[in-house]
Amino acid sequence: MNKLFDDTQSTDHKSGFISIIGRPNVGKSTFLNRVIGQKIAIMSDKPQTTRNKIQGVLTLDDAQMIFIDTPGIHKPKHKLGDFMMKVATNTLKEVDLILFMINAQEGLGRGDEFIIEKLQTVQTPVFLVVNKIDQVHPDELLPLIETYRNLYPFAVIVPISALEGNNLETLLGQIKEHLPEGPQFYPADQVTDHPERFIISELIREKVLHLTREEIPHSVAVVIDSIKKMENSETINVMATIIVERDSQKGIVIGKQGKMLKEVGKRARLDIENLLGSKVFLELWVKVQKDWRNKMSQLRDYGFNEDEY
Ligand SMILES: Nc1nc2c(ncn2[C@@H]2O[C@H](COP(=O)(O)OP(=O)(O)OP(=O)(O)O)[C@@H](O)[C@H]2O)c(=O)[nH]1
Repeated sequence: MNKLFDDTQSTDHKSGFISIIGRPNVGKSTFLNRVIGQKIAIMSDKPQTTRNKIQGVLTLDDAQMIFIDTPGIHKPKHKLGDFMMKVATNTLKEVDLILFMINAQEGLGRGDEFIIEKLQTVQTPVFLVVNKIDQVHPDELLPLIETYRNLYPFAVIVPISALEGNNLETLLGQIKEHLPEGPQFYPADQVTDHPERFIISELIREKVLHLTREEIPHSVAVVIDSIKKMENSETINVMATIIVERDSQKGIVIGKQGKMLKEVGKRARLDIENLLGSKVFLELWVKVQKDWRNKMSQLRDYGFNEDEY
C-alpha cells in the first residue's frame, strides 16, 4: 500500500466534505493533484457561473475525502457578489472540515484577513495548512505560524510542501481523524456531480429556515430528486424533498392547508429561475426521516443520485 494512504489504524468508515480555501497561487491545485493524482475527476465541462465544484475525491479503504472548491471565498469580487458570498459562507458551515492554505513564502495579506473574518462565523474545524515549506528556512516558519495562530484557533496546523510531497501523509492522517463516520458517497472510480443541485437545495433550505424561523432546526435537509427539462418546453422541472426529523416538523413545513409549503416553493422557485436562467416548475415533498443524519444508506441517496439533465 502507498505510504501516503496507509490507513490500517481504524476500522470504521469515515467520510466527509472538505473545503480548501486560500489566496490564489498558494498551491491548492498542486496539493489536490498530488494527493489525488490520476484519480482527480473533471466534474463537468458545462460553463457554470455559480458552483460548489467538487475538485476531487480521495477514496481509501476506510475513508472517503471529498474536496470541494468554494469560489466565493477566493474571489470576493466575483460578479455574483453577495449571492456567491452567501453560498460560500453557507458551504463553510456545511462542510466537515476546512483547509485554509497559506503560502509560507508570503506574510499575512489582506486576502487572508478576509478569509479569517469569514472563518470567525463558522463552527467547522479549520486546519491551517502552511504550504511551500521547501522555499523557506525552518526558522522563518515558527513566527509565521504564530502570527496566524494568534488570529484564529486552528484545530490543527500542518506545514507541507505540496510540490515535493513533504508531510502530506500527516495532513491526510489528521483529516481522516477529524472526519465523521460516514458512508462512501461516491463510487471509487466513477465520480459525477451536478453542482447546481447543491445550490438549489440550499436555496430551498434557506426558505424553509427563514419562513419557519426557530421552529425548524438546522438539521432539515433538502434532497433534489430530479432536475429535468420538460418535453417540448424550455421549462425545467425540479423535484425536491424536504426532510425533517419529526412529524410535528412536517406539519409546520406544510402549514395550514399547505400554505407554508406553497410559500417556500414560490420563493425558492424565483431564486432557482434566476440561477438557471429559465422557467422552473418546482415540486416539493416533505418527508419525515428520523435520525436521517446517522443512516448511512439513506445518506448515500440524499443528494447523491445521478439523474442526468
Ligand atoms: N516551491 C513550491 N511551489 C509550489 C508548491 N505548491 C505549489 N507550488 C507552485 O505554486 C504555483 C501555484 O500553484 P497552484 O496549485 O496552481 O495554486 P492554486 O492555489 O491552485 O492557485 P489558484 O488556482 O490561482 O487558486 C505553481 O507554480 C506551483 O508549482 C510547493 O509546495 N512548493
